[in-house]
Amino acid sequence: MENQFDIAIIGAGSGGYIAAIRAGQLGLKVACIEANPYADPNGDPRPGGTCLNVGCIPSKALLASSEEYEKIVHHVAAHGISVNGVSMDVEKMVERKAGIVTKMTKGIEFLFRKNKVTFIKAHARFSAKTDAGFRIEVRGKRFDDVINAKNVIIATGSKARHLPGIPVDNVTICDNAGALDFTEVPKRLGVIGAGVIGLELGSVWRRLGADVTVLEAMADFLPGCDAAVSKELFKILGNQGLKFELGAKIGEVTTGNNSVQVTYTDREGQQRAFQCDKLVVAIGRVPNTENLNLGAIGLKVNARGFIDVDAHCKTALPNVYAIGDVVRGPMLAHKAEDEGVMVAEIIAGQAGHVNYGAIPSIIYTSPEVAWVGKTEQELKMEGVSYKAGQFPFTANGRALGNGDVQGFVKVLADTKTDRVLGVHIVSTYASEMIGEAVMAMEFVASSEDIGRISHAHPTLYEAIREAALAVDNRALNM
Ligand SMILES: NC(=O)c1ccc[n+]([C@@H]2O[C@H](COP(=O)([O-])OP(=O)(O)OC[C@H]3O[C@@H](n4cnc5c(N)ncnc54)[C@H](O)[C@@H]3O)[C@@H](O)[C@H]2O)c1
Repeated sequence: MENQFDIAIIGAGSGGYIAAIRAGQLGLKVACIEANPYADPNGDPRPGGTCLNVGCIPSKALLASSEEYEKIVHHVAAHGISVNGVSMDVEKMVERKAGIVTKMTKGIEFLFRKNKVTFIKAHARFSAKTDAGFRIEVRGKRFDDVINAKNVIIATGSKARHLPGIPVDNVTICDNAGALDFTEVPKRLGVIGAGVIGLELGSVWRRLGADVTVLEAMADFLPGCDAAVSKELFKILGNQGLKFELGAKIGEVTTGNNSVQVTYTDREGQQRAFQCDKLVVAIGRVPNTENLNLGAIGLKVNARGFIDVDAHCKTALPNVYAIGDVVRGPMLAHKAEDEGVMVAEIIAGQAGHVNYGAIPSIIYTSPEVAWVGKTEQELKMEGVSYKAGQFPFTANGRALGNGDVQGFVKVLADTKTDRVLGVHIVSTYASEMIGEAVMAMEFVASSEDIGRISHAHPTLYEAIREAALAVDNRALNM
């Protein structure tokens, strides 16, 4: 194997594989090394990281299937359609999801070949810093070698955080990986953590008929979201049948007879217990920075296990970069991708850049929640003077036609300059609509700019314009 590279990228997840492709496009000689435990049928590591293998893509496949099912069972009757004998084949649904994952991971290998990226399916470990760069051992089923690189990008991602004393077997007690592979709908599903994963996976299995209880340590629901959004989503998910215990302190978790018993102290200090057939633990993620032998090149991790970097993902060591879930900022695939492109361009001598103030966030519940920029709470805390405009989908013709008027759009703009500071959407298609708001923020738009842009009619995204107009109390359809 060729073993002299301009860049060695450790990790072929969202950050690493995109960095590899961009660096390949820029004519650099790139090795991308991946030791993913989610192997292909030959037992070889697959590219794509958490997002493609056990995260964004498979969970969205299941969300889509469960949404189709729920529509047929609960919503098409309102359109005059009657359907009898609806049933759900969970194994087929999971098989479909697996097919999508395989297709996409194969697609990355094709893109690697197209961009002349050397893909090394092995575990990477630093062995030394040399005058010419870095020496890295790559060991796997088909590789036992040492490569040299002038630059390194650490893109090793994160893994699910588990609770001490609660062993995850991914059969009865699961993290994000096991919860995507149930072979039947659990009657009673317990979820620890009302964060993004807990709500998305809880929603999938609730729609298919599971009785879902979510235990959350914090007293507030989704405290990082704009308060109006958290309040609205809490109400909607509750009406859908998800049960929440906020402020719960988890006690003992015991398994037996294909069920799990969870004891906890509720927010009033009362001891409580409940039984479920499966338990999903979704309490956040920790960076994968162990087993890299970072000491061999003199790189340290911080107290929380993350690698400290500057705004351009440069570590304390020259020519060593870190991107994605191993560094500060939200653990989001698109943030990792943007950082991958930035770093590849910087190494190629260009001016790579990420605008951290305009990274969208999405929760794929039904309806979805999407936002970009600041929340009202943040603006208040920062002492920024702002105006807010809000528009409900009950007043949007397309939403009425769709028979789905849940949610609203809220635009926050600076009182003096009218610059858009944040946009928050609760709607079935919020994930797609947020693109307009990200574009507006990236180009430093004012709420008046959005109000003056022609918006096709009838569309859901007209609600963004109406909310922007509402900033100055001049929404047209309200
Ligand atoms: N749609 C998306 O963009 C998407 C989807 C899935 C995951 N992710 C990312 O993956 C990461 C992990 O997701 P997640 O849902 O595991 O984390 P999260 O940080 O979104 O939520 C974890 C939740 O668990 C709670 N919690 C922590 N310890 C607890 C305990 N002992 N008992 C009860 N509750 C406890 C926290 O208060 C929090 O509400 C996040 O950073 C998320 O952004 C993103």
